Amino acid sequence: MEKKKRIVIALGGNALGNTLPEQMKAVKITSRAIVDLIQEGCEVVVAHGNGPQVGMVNNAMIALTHEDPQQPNTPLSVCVAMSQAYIGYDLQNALREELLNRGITDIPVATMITQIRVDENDPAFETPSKPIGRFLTKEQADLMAEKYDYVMKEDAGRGYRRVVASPKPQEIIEIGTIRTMVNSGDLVIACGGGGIPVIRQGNHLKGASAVIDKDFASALLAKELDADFLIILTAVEKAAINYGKENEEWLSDITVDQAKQYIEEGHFAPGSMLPKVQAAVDFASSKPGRQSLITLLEKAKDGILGTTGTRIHL
Ligand SMILES: Nc1ncnc2c1ncn2[C@@H]1O[C@H](COP(=O)(O)OP(=O)(O)O)[C@@H](O)[C@H]1O
Ligand SMILES: NC(=O)OP(=O)(O)O
Repeated sequence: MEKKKRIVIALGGNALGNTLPEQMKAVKITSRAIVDLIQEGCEVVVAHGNGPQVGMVNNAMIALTHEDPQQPNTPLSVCVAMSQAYIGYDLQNALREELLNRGITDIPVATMITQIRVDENDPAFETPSKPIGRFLTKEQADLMAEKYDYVMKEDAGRGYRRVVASPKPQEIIEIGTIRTMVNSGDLVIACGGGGIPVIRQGNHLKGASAVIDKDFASALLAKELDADFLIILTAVEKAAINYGKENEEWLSDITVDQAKQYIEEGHFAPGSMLPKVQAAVDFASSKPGRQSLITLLEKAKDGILGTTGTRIHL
């Protein structure tokens, strides 16, 4: 029997929505796309983002502090943990239901609360760059900056968002358990929200005030699990060069070297498409045979069959 292709999927914002009801609806559509891949004979591991959700949790915790002065501030690492559990809960239930609806009864679904070690000297701590929370107008953003001392930035022409530090993921603390679960055939959701950022202090893991990029965390997870494919599912069918310009060109099949050249030429927006292409390059260049794919959530199956998406390989 042919060995199953192991795929790590990184789910973007459109796979999860921005609010509780949106998320509840979105995870149903997302689960269909994931179970399609399982029915194609793939072994799937799911990672996901948390930008809107971690912003929402953080705001809720700030409101709690205002209401009850006994409550100290909730660290951002704890907000990431809360967002992992909240998204994992919805996703694992939707996946479980979709599997059962299709008569698949032998694939248990579980979310692994995952910590990821970061380097406390990572220069990213000095320059906040990861957008979280809702999109705001310039006036709203100025107000937030003044009231909470947040760093606010314009996000790829879509409005203003708070930005926080986003160090690179160095080590997945729970990788052994994740590997055991995946190897035994479970459908695992791991490294949610890029993983809970922690700094090692001897035997102690201290939460870091940051949000790790889920595309980088997913590339690390894919390498650690010796996956065949990293699929980054987002809101566009393909990555483009000259994006949004008259001479825009959608990319279908490119080598790691071509991708690196396009990165250098500045074709991908920081904070949105750039980390995806960088993560795709990181995974595809890590071992011959490994491939990355960037495509639309709804096109995941077509992408794996080779009919759409941006495929990056050595
Ligand atoms: N060169 C590019 N090609 C395609 N999309 C791009 C490019 N540069 C920026 N983008 C934008 O990046 C978005 C995907 O990033 P983002 O919304 O942050 O992803 P997600 O939330 O799915 O992780 C696309 O929807 C598109 O608007
Ligand atoms: N943590 C993270 O990368 O989240 P988003 O994908 O929502 O930006």
